Amino acid sequence: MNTQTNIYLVGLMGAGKTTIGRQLAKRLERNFYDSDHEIVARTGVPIPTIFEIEGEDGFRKREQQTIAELSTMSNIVMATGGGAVLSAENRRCLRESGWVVYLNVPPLMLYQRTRNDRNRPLLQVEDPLARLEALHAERDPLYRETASLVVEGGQLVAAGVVQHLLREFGRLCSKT
Ligand SMILES: Nc1ncnc2c1ncn2[C@@H]1O[C@H](COP(=O)(O)OP(=O)(O)O)[C@@H](O)[C@H]1O
Ligand SMILES: O=C(O)C1=C[C@@H](OP(=O)(O)O)[C@@H](O)[C@H](O)C1
Ligand SMILES: [Mg+2]
Repeated sequence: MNTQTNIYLVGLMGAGKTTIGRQLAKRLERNFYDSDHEIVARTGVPIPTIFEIEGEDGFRKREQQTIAELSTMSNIVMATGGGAVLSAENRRCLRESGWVVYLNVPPLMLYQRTRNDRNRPLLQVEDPLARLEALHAERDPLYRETASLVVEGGQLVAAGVVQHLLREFGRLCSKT
């Protein structure tokens, strides 16, 4: 592992990928990217609008294109969207071009963090907690398959997770 290796964050909606990724990039003095923010910047419309007009499939195509492009850079921190790992191509791309961290947070906590947010179309359902539980069951194996490190992120404040990641990354870089 070299000190320029990209760092990618994966995990469900509300796991803290965007929050922690931004803080981690700042501490490492790296550029921060969020695949969702990039898609919004490129299309000029919010994510729920992309889902309305193009459906989830349309969004996934844009997500794959964006992740493929961003991953060609080096020395970046990137927060992915929670569904990025659904694509085998994304899983391969992330694994092969960087250090992938899975932030694993229990569905109940994800629900508490996201319940007032209208910007996640997949959670605009009658029972968002049940949806998060189903998504966790479906995606947890994919996150684990993709990641080199799993962080149980439920108990720690964001700054605590950042500290942990800085230590782990430093340890890996000093090994090689
Ligand atoms: N470790 C944490 N502890 C408590 N709240 C957090 C933590 N990480 C993120 N949050 C909060 O949870 C919400 C969702 O975080 P966000 O970074 O947008 O998640 P993601 O990008 O994984 O969907 C935000 O309100 C954020 O402040
Ligand atoms: O889990 C998902 O399928 C999604 C997660 C969202 O990103 P966050 O994980 O940052 O909320 C965003 O990409 C989109 O709403 C779909
Ligand atoms: Mg996010």
